Order: sequence, then C-alpha cells, then structure tokens
Amino acid sequence: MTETPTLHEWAGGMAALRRLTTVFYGHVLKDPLLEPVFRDMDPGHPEHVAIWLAEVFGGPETYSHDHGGHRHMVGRHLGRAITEEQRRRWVNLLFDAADEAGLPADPEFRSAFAAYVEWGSRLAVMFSQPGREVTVPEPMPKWDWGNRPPWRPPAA
Ligand code: HEM
Repeated sequence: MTETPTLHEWAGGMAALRRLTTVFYGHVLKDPLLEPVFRDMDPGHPEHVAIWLAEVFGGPETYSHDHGGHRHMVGRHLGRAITEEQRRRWVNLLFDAADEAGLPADPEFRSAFAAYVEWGSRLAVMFSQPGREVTVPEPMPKWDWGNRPPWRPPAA
C-alpha cells in the first residue's frame, strides 16, 4: 500500500462497516432513549447506513447511485426533533460499536471517524428540528484523514 488508503479501505471496507452498523443498531434497539426513535425503522436501515458511511469515507458511490444521495439521507431526519441527549447517546453507542466490531483503533483513524460522526450527527439534529426543509442541493460529504494521515513506519 504505497498511496494513502481511503478511510473506507483502512476501516476494512464494507464488511467492517456492516459489522459496525449491525452491532450498533442491536444496541440502539435496547437503549431506552433511542429505542422509541428507531423502533419502526426500515429493516434495511443498518445496511443503508453502512453503504452511506462507505461512500462518505471514500468507498463506492452506491448511496448516491442507488439510495437517493445526501438529499434523501437528510430527508429521513426531517421532523424527528432529535434531542442533544439522543444525539450524544447515538454517538456514544456508535463509538462502543466501533470497538466491538473491531474497527481500527489507531489514533489517526479514530480521530477522523469521530470528526465525521460529530459533524454528521449535529447536522442530523439540525435538520430534524421542526420547520426545517431541504431547500438547497446537499452535496455528498466526503471525509478523509484531515491533517493526520495514517501512521506507517518510515521507509528504511
Ligand atoms: C453521522 C450521523 C448520522 C448518519 C451518518 C446517519 C445516517 C442515516 C442515513 C443514511 C439514513 C437513511 C437510511 C436510508 O437510506 O434508508 C438515516 C435515517 C435515519 N436516521 Fe440517521 N444518521 C445520523 C445521525 C442520526 C441521529 C443522531 C439520529 C437519532 C438519534 C438518527 C436517526 C435516524 C432515523 C430515525 C432514521 C430513519 C430510519 C428508518 O426509518 O429507516 N440519525 N440516517
């Protein structure tokens, strides 16, 4: 691996992201604060979120092609009035799930992952508030390593 890998590759690809969302939504459905929000979710939801994350992290652009892109994703949060307490629980459970699903635990990957999750979850809360609509085209977010590329031993 000579070029800098994408976050998607570093994470372990779709298999790893599927493990992540499967573990995560298992916990969400047992959580008293989040279960009411997700009890009627589409059975395909964990898979859709894995496909979403793959694209954001530089993997295949399947969410844009087959699932309606960012506009659709934002639309699924409209009117849900997500609270800060629910957002924070969602984030905490996702980070727990990342450990359980065996995502890479190196500081560089986890800080990039956390940055996206923090940004995305705050956006989900904003769009979920009463009266919010999707008025402008929402480009698909793409996340990378920021100013900390993955650490690899220097070439000898
Ligand atoms: C980085 C943060 C987040 C990401 C990446 C994300 C991703 C997504 C995606 C991709 C969808 C649409 C799935 C589809 O195509 O069917 C969706 C729907 C949804 N999201 Fe989020 N979300 C985030 C934060 C949150 C938070 C914080 C909450 C609530 C605490 C939430 C609640 C929901 C609900 C209830 C749905 C609809 C589920 C269904 O009925 O299928 N999301 N989310």
